[in-house]
Amino acid sequence: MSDMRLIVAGAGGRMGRALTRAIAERQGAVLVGALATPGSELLGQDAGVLAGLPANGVKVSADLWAVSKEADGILDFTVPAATIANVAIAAERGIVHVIGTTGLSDSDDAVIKSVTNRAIVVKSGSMSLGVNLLVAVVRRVAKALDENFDIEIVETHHRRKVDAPSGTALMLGQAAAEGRGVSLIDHSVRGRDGITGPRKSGHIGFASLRGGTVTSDHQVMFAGPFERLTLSHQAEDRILFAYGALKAALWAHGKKPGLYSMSDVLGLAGM
Ligand SMILES: NC(=O)C1=CN([C@@H]2O[C@H](COP(=O)(O)OP(=O)(O)OC[C@H]3O[C@@H](n4cnc5c(N)ncnc54)[C@H](OP(=O)(O)O)[C@@H]3O)[C@@H](O)[C@H]2O)C=CC1
Ligand SMILES: O=C(O)C1=N[C@H](C(=O)O)C[C@H](O)C1
Repeated sequence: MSDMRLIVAGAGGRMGRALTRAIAERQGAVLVGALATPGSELLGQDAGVLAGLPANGVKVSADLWAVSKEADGILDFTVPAATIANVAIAAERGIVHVIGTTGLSDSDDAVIKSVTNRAIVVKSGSMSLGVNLLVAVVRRVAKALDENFDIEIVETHHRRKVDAPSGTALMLGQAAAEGRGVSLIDHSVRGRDGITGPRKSGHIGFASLRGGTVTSDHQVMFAGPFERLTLSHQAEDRILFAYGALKAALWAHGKKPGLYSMSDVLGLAGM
């Protein structure tokens, strides 16, 4: 099979640059396009140089329609507005769309879902193997423990992260709610402040910390009578998310249209 031809959206971003480096290292994948915001000062620059590599001849563009003519997939770690604009074009072109962008609203998710009868989308709040395993473990532990165990999710990220709770924290919360057999929307508490009253039994709490250069830390605490179980994951370098996204793209290449998750890619679905 010939190399999978990939576009990196948000090529000047932290993840965009990591994705360009991951593609350069990987046999079976080649970078054919790099995108930045319309009007960005990065337009026309070499995507390899932008990622700290030798020049690769791929010039940063703002025109996905043009760039995707000769592509098989797009790796999209940007912002919700950009991802939603990319969804329709990727679907129209019939290329794989790997979505790592977090902070998507319910209506954004509905737009993504609406194209998956003709688009191949892999979407996940975390492309990490460890996180996706943690999600499966949290679901099982939440199922095993009753409401005497309070579930609290704490996430820590670098100072530049713009959304909270993190996509990963929401995946962990969703898994805990599924384990408990409840709806997360009706059972979550975010950011306590002031006279909050005692903790409601059965609620799942979220707390978000931001500072420095922390890549990504998540903890899920099950606090029960006289004992606590804490499950945690620490990401040491964002290149791991780039490797995961690339794995997802290669896995999805040639798959039927649909909405896939990272647990599908990793063979963890149903765990
Ligand atoms: N699922 C996962 O495993 C992971 C997900 N993420 C998520 O990926 C996203 C990006 O993270 P990160 O790289 O740290 O963020 P950055 O802010 O470093 O990068 C975001 C990129 O998006 C680009 N962008 C913004 N607006 C537009 C637009 N309208 N059109 C095109 N491009 C646009 C920016 O370009 P410009 O500078 O030109 O505006 C920038 O290059 C976040 O949502 C983050 O949570 C991050 C790591 C792992
Ligand atoms: O913004 C980040 O950096 C990250 N975002 C994702 C999230 O919101 O969970 C994945 C990882 O935590 C890094």
